[in-house]
Amino acid sequence: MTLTLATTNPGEPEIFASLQGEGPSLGRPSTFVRLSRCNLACEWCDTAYTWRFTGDNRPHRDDLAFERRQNQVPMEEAELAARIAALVPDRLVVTGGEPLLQGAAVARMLAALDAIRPGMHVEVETNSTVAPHPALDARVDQYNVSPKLAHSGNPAALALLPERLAAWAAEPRAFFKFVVAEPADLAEVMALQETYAIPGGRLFLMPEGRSSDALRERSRWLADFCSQHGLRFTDRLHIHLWGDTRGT
Ligand SMILES: C[S@@+](CC[C@H](N)C(=O)[O-])C[C@H]1O[C@@H](n2cnc3c(N)ncnc32)[C@H](O)[C@@H]1O
Ligand SMILES: Nc1nc2[nH]cc(C(=O)O)c2c(=O)[nH]1
Ligand code: SF4
Ligand SMILES: [Mg+2]
Repeated sequence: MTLTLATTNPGEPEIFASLQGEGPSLGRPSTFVRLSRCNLACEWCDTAYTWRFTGDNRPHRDDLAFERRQNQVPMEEAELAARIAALVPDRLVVTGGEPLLQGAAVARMLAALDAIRPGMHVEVETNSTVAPHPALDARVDQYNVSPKLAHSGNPAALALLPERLAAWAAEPRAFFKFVVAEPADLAEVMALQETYAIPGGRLFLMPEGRSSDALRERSRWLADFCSQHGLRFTDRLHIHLWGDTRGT
């Protein structure tokens, strides 16, 4: 059985050791696996190459099949487990795209991983809209859940699913991580926190930005808001260190 991974370069699966750059585990050495495809389409998505397979207008190369081949790599679950086990970090971050779209296959991969390297800490980055497959849920230590506000450009009917948000709010392993671009976005976050009774200790605000300058600019007012409202702030360490680069 196979998983579909994103690519750093055509044909090269996006599996890499780095530091967790966001959220409660910021700074921890972690192995990242980036899966392909997403069910949302955020305007500012920094990994749109995982789901937007058009937009390359080079002559003779603008067909969808070509773009899919360039941007996706199938990989056997056992092979992916072996590659993760061979890297140093004892933590795994499964991301995408939307990794919960391939939940059953990720669960089988984690079972294979446990057989060769037991006890790795497993984090999943998710957009909140997909319920975790039960076999995957049984193996996950932490969910980093990033529901999408209006400024993402996704219709609320697709991005903010009440049943899912209530389930994540009740899940002690789930940390919310809202991307904020403008001060006006904060009212939306506060309304969601109140509606779903999200504990402040499990709610992070993160500036939108794909450059250090953009992050720094937004951090100035966002950090103040966090300290005034008892919410947690997270930067995007990897952007400061390596910029908006695949495989970091
Ligand atoms: C690329 S997403 C993959 C996981 C999942 N699809 C999600 O949205 O949570 C990983 C994280 O990056 C965040 N992200 C993506 N583009 C961003 C940007 N331009 N600025 C800040 N955060 C961004 C997402 O909100 C999410 O927390
Ligand atoms: N270093 C680093 N930390 C991250 N935390 C979440 C990421 C993601 O894209 O899901 C990410 C990423 O892409 N790189
Ligand atoms: S949900 Fe995540 S992967 Fe999907 S478009 Fe939004 S930020 Fe990108
Ligand atoms: Mg990222």
